[in-house]
Amino acid sequence: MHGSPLRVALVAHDARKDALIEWAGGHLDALEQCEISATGTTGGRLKGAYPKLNITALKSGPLGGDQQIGALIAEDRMDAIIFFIDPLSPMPHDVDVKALTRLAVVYDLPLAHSPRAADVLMWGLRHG
Ligand SMILES: O=C(CO)COP(=O)(O)O
Repeated sequence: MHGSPLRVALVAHDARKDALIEWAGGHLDALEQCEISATGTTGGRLKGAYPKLNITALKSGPLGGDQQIGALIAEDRMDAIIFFIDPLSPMPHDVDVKALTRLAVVYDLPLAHSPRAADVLMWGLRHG
């Protein structure tokens, strides 16, 4: 871990929000050390469940929240993305989701789309 707090984005599609809340509950020690940015509804759920986390809730994903996180990536203000996508439903804002994940790859940020991948990501961030 480097000196300043890790900047982590937490995002989940509706069908995966419960999974993200559960996952976060298993990583509170690490997440309490992070500056978290989240899309609107995801951020509201996380704040309700874990009031001690430092969460900035942006706009809801379909209303531009994914693009706001993309902008943070482009400005080198993000260290990792945990984005539990719903792989079984079409999304009206699929292009925004794609743009966000594309930028994560462009900037070579760690990106996890599922709980076990997120476990590995957090372990890697904490242990360098
Ligand atoms: O749609 C999302 C990501 O694409 C998530 O947005 P919400 O957290 O506002 O539901």
